[in-house]
Amino acid sequence: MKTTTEQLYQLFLHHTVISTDTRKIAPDSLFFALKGDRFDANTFAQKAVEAGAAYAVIDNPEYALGEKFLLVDDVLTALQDLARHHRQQLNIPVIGLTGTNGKTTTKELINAVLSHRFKTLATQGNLNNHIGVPLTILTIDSSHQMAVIEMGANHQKEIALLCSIAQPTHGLITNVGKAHLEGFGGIEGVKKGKGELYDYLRQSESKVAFVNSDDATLLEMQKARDLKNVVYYGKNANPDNLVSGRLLDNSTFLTLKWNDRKSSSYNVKSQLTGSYNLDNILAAICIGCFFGLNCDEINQGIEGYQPKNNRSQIMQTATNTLICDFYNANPSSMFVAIENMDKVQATHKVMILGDMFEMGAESAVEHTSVIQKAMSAQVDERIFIGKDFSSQQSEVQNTNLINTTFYLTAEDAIIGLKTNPITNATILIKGSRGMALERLVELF
Ligand SMILES: CC(=O)N[C@H]1[C@@H](OP(=O)(O)OP(=O)(O)OC[C@H]2O[C@@H](n3ccc(=O)[nH]c3=O)[C@H](O)[C@@H]2O)O[C@H](CO)[C@@H](O)[C@@H]1O[C@H](C)C(=O)N[C@@H](C)C(=O)N[C@H](CCC(=O)N[C@@H](CCC[C@@H](N)C(=O)O)C(=O)O)C(=O)O
Ligand SMILES: Nc1ncnc2c1ncn2[C@@H]1O[C@H](COP(=O)(O)OP(=O)(O)OP(=O)(O)O)[C@@H](O)[C@H]1O
Ligand SMILES: C[C@@H](N)C(=O)N[C@H](C)C(=O)O
Repeated sequence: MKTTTEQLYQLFLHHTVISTDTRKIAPDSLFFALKGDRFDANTFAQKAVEAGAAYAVIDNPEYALGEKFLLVDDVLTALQDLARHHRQQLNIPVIGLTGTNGKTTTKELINAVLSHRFKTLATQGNLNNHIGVPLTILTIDSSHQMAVIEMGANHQKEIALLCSIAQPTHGLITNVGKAHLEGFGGIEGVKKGKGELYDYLRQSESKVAFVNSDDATLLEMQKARDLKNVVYYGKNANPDNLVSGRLLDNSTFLTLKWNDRKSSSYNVKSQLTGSYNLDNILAAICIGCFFGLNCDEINQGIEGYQPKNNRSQIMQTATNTLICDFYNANPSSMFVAIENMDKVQATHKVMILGDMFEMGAESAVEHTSVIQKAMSAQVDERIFIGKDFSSQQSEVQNTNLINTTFYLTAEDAIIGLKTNPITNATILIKGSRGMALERLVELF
């Protein structure tokens, strides 16, 4: 007999921790036997129970060895259904956010702000997909007053699925840009895919969308769906904005001035670098204001947040200042990172850019345009790493390639940089995760 979602839920109420890995079994947890690239965790179900799991949820009857083994049609779907059911029992605001760039940073900032007033639950790291979102939802308990859920996608219909699980009452798309073009099928595909959050919010007039009023694409997407309940924020002085703000200083860390509708204005110094982070900060301030936090609570939230995991992190070495931005890369985030370097005040500026992954048919043209953008920036030296950048070198032959080096691989770059070390410089290092440019850090 198959176990239903309601039956699973009754067990979940007594065994509220979910495990998915026998190497890290939480005592008395529910083990979900997921399938990965290497293993089918049905084969670990018995081990999970032996290691202390209360029950193992499986979808292969061969491994049902007694009452502690709960058979379902599909373990992943059962996990998602359980999370959806749990969410339905919760009567708290759930802020769902997606977007091409800045989801994790914005989520962390929103959480840093809201947690000054409320007991919040926020996505850990970027556990933002079809497995991560259900696992996150299942960690919400009756003590939580609010949840901030990050939703990621690399193809259509993913955000719709994640919305059906997280059921956000409030939503935010950080921006729509060129990333995961292969899976989304180009920029129009990204717009459609991210727009699934607005599609979800428009189903009820009580659901609220937070929209950046400087972003023409988001405004167009919101208007096309005739969203009724919209709260704006932005860098312009738009009277519709709940919160407006502007940069005061971008030398190393961002300092900004923001104001609410009462026109009171406040200065706040963040621990973030890169002018593009202003949008992320304003989104968090707007959400803080919307939920009634005062300026001290909001500013303390912003000031206290330190970026992690090589997302625009500053590192001071003995001889250089590094902007470690090698968590990921795509044309949109490369462009704003280059624009930021262009404006940074430093005596010797170097950009080290690695290949951008998942670009599909647009890879060549996008790598070329990043090279061109980098060539036009006011920097002293440019280093491109990877086969995609290197293969476009001939496309930019007519450009003055002075102080510019192309390396086919990171290993080649390491050899080159050991031979010609960089000192007394401000160095941006950015590339896709697969390029693992953290390998370069020890050279500086
Ligand atoms: C199923 C699973 O947990 N996978 C993880 C696993 O991957 P792998 O394929 O190697 O699985 P295995 O075959 O090794 O194992 C299968 C299961 O068996 C368990 N098991 C294994 C051995 C054993 O001795 N005992 C066991 O019980 C095992 O635990 C498995 O359950 O390992 C990888 C390395 O650690 C993990 O990365 C992998 O996790 C998958 C990818 C996952 O989805 N994890 C979620 C919790 C999550 O949210 N991860 C995020 C990644 C988010 C992300 O990249 N988002 C994208 C957008 C979304 C794209 C979406 N379409 C997608 O494909 O994800 C973005 O751009 O933001 C994270 O880890 O940060
Ligand atoms: N508002 C923004 N506009 C453009 N680029 C941004 C913005 N915010 C962050 N970035 C860039 O994106 C990188 C990753 O930031 P973050 O992890 O917050 O994004 P993400 O959308 O969560 O990424 P992922 O989907 O891979 O988890 C940063 O290091 C920075 O280079
Ligand atoms: C790391 C993953 N979330 C991501 O952003 N991938 C792209 C392709 C990257 O690594 O740049």
